Amino acid sequence: MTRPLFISYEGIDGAGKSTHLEATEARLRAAGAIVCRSREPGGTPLAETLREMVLNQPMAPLTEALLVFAARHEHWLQVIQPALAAGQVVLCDRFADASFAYQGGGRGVAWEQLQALEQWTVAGRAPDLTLWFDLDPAEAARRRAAARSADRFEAEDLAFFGRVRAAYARRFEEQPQRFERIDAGQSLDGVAAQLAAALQRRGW
Ligand SMILES: Nc1ncnc2c1ncn2[C@@H]1O[C@H](COP(=O)(O)OP(=O)(O)OP(=O)(O)O)[C@@H](O)[C@H]1O
Ligand SMILES: Cc1cn([C@H]2C[C@H](O)[C@@H](COP(=O)(O)O)O2)c(=O)[nH]c1=O
Repeated sequence: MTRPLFISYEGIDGAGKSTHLEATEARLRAAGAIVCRSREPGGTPLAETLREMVLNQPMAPLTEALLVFAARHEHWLQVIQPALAAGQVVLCDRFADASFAYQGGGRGVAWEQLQALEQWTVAGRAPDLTLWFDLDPAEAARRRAAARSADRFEAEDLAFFGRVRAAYARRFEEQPQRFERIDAGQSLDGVAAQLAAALQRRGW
């Protein structure tokens, strides 16, 4: 596999993205791809510094939106664009859909403002494929509680994650051709099978 490809992983915290990203990476490497794996916010030294601020410091919703898009602009210029130009497969744990879901749905920043930031920072470029791990917020909270202590987003209540999930659904409805919805409520094997089928449907 030599053609460039940009895949993002999305969903509420605890849906299982990181767990399954590793399996996709192994599958694509086995097929001969050179894989660039990254995450947002983050992926460059400056963007990782912004991540620490966004995940840990209280701030206004619009400040939060500006910081995640600033981090994305750096990540886009320094990591994603060069990797795609070199023919690599980019696997990214979250991208712009997360800003629509968390800052838009979760915090109430206007959709139009986020669309303007998306145009401004990445020229509106979207992933070729977005794997949306869709999970009931109560089940996601149970999984997180068993796994780790909470950051600023993970400490939010079920209503917040309900709005985040609804905003993911809105993005899914707006751009259905780009998304594969994964039922993340299934067992690990069940989710892995859905993922493999989704990639196969796309010829990967
Ligand atoms: N299908 C599943 N069934 C049960 N537990 C799962 C499943 N998938 C993942 N988990 C567990 O749920 C926890 C959260 O998974 P993971 O860290 O992959 O989620 P995530 O979506 O990457 O979360 P975040 O976005 O907050 O980093 C982990 O302990 C993981 O082992
Ligand atoms: C890209 C992006 C992320 N977030 C939030 C979503 C998560 O709670 C954290 C990242 O943590 P993870 O364990 O790496 O998933 O950041 C956000 O609010 N807006 C964004 O654009």
